[in-house]
Amino acid sequence: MTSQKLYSYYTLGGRFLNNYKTKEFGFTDEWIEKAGEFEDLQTGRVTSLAKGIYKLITSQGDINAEISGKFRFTAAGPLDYPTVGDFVMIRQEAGSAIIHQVLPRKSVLTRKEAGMTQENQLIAANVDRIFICMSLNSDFNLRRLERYLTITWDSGATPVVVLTKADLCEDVTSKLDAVSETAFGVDIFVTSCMSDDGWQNVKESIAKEQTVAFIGSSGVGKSTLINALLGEDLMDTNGLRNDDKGRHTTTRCELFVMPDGGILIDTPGMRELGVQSVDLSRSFSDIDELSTACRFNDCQHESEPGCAVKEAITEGKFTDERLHSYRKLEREAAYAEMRARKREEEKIKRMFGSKSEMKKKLSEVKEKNRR
Ligand SMILES: Nc1nc2c(ncn2[C@@H]2O[C@H](COP(=O)(O)OP(=O)(O)OP(=O)(O)O)[C@@H](O)[C@H]2O)c(=O)[nH]1
Ligand SMILES: [Zn+2]
Repeated sequence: MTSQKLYSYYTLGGRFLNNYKTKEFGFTDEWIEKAGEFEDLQTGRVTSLAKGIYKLITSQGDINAEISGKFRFTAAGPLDYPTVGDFVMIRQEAGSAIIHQVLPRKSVLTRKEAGMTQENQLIAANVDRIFICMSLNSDFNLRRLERYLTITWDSGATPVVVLTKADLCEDVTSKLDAVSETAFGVDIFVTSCMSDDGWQNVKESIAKEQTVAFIGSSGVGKSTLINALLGEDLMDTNGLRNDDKGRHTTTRCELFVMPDGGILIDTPGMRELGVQSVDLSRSFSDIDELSTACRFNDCQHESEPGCAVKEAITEGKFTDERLHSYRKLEREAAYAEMRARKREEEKIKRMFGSKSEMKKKLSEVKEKNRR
């Protein structure tokens, strides 16, 4: 079936496509179909971008491309522009490649830009699975994990949890239990740089045409893991030593094809995602706690009777200003984790009656499969 689809694409004028190489960078049948709509254009995937120059991987190797004037003119906002991981439709014109289309994304990771504008900034697109890295020692924090899970679900990618530095943890089992509670149904890996089996398991879980990325707080061991997955050689050839200035390839490549298949997106922005908001939300824990004393569960702390927050402000325990910034943060979805959790719980309730009921059902299913 696969070859048939590919064949029909070739006859549609996709002569640029070379099955072997393009499959390698995640150009699956699904994308081939989408690309088929643009008969006269060729396909590429964005591996990095800088100053309006997009570095693409194509069946003909790495090329640099720019967006067309028309594209720029019709783009409604920054989210319409190509980003790392995007599949784009291009045409080679007078020695340079021009991007005319971005294929509809399967998933997209964005980040709120720092500063006043609060505009969404594109980080990466078309990531299938996001590995959330958390260390089993000092970085271990279930609240933060929830935040990362929310970011991942919101992006459209599937989360996976990687618990790193197992060698520095004495009670791996109990922490693993706690994580399975929080990340219900999510795959969990335990790794340590002291042994190979952890990252090998991670590697084996990544299918050949799958695109993955790693997020987590600084210092939890993402680079260590990524280096193990990529192998040093690839990092070097894909960009670090490749600084051919004349062809604008100085940008470090951010999308890598792993030695045995699988595509890894590694942008600094991606790794830092959400950490700031997590810390911010922690600083409002007093308001959170107070709101549990409000008469209404969904109190907006505006003019509702029995509002404990307003009362505290009257009593001078904290300022109106503080409530204002709290609201602002809430609007900015830093509290999305709570909402997402509620949503998830409601879904579970609807489907199973309760969380414990769901667990029972799950173990029943597992038991049945074992037999
Ligand atoms: N004991 C132990 N140390 C580890 C492990 N993994 C990484 N480290 C160490 O932890 C430190 C941080 O690791 P990195 O891989 O640089 O962490 P990172 O998440 O990439 O951090 P940033 O680059 O700041 O984002 C380094 O000194 C690593 O050697 C592990 O499994 N066990
Ligand atoms: Zn209130």
